[in-house]
Amino acid sequence: MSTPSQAEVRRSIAAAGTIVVKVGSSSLTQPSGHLDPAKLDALAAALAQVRLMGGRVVLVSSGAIAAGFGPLGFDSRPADVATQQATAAVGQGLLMARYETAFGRFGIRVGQILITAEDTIRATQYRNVQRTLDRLLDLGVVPIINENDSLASNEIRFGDNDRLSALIANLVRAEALVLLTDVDALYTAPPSQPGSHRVEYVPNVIDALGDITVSGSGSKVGTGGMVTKLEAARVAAVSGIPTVLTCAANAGPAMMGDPVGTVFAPVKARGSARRLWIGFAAEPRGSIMVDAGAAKAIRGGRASLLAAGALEARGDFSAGDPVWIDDEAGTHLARGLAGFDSEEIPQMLGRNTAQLKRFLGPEYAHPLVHRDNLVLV
Ligand SMILES: Nc1ncnc2c1ncn2[C@@H]1O[C@H](COP(=O)(O)OP(=O)(O)O)[C@@H](O)[C@H]1O
Ligand SMILES: N[C@@H](CCC(=O)OP(=O)(O)O)C(=O)O
Repeated sequence: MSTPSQAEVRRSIAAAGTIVVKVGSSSLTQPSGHLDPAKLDALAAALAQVRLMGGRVVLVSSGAIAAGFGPLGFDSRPADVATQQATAAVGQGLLMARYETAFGRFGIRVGQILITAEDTIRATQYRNVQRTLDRLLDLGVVPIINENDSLASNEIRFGDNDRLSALIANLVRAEALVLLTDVDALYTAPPSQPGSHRVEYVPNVIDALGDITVSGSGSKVGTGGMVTKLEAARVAAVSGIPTVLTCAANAGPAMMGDPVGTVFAPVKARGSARRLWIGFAAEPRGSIMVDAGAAKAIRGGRASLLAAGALEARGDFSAGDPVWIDDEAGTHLARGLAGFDSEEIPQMLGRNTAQLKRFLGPEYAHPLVHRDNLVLV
């Protein structure tokens, strides 16, 4: 795929039929950290424009914790996970009520979807999310997605919504991803640093970012900062989706292809959405170390990991959990979904399929990680 020009990428964003827009907490809040209804109304008005012109719009919105801490009597965003989860439970309802009113002014319905990383890497859950989103879009609804903060387990939550939005863009086969934050663009260094300047165009987000310094959130309410936004742009790019990153006030111009913010070109044709989830959605729970022969087969692509080539399972995981597949030196070769619980694997190591069947039973005569559930890293 040849690298498109900046103008071409911006034109493709303007022409997108399905668009995923992610807005961060920092763009929906006042300096105190509390939700700012005027900012939320302005965003809804910009998205309504696109929707009313026939665009299919998915909004990934943070802000549940920001909306909840004021009403609960806290001065600032709570720091501990349990209070954050409780605050999100209060704030999510308030946030949706605001969105319902804001979009209602344009006669547009919204629908809430709360997602945990854990349930979306499972094939059935993943398909359910996809089917529901497709149907909502067919019905002309603007789905509003957030991480299910109140239920997400600490070890495997996204925390920020940047990466989640890129995965959703892939899931709904979006033609553009718009990341709205509290800075107008990606800068060569955190914007507070003297001398940093705006990056207009990133033709290849995978290898062209060596000279850019990014840091975490600069606000009281945001979480991931530029690090997770670049990761989101990378996930979108390898899914064949262009990204524009800018401030919420620029939402309208960004979606119309105007030269605002930073635009990232897609770097690959669209890949399988589910494999992308396996690759990016969740932190692996453990690892399976493989011998040189298995490492070679896996590196070659399209091979399942068989017990015969596995040397050791590390960590505590269940069948269906994401795991690393490592070579003997500990280098990560791939990510995959384990076919067995970690405690079942030791008795299977080094055994071929016939031995597994004879000694352990037919239910063990299967790959440790099936190739459909495996993504090279
Ligand atoms: N190179 C960079 N260019 C632009 N912003 C950066 C850079 N590095 C770090 N940042 C910080 O990232 C912040 C946006 O991330 P964050 O606060 O998590 O926002 P959000 O709530 O929208 O996710 C900016 O306010 C800025 O301080
Ligand atoms: N799901 C959380 C998002 C946390 C957060 O701050 O995310 P972001 O602003 O996207 O970095 C919420 O709704 O509060």
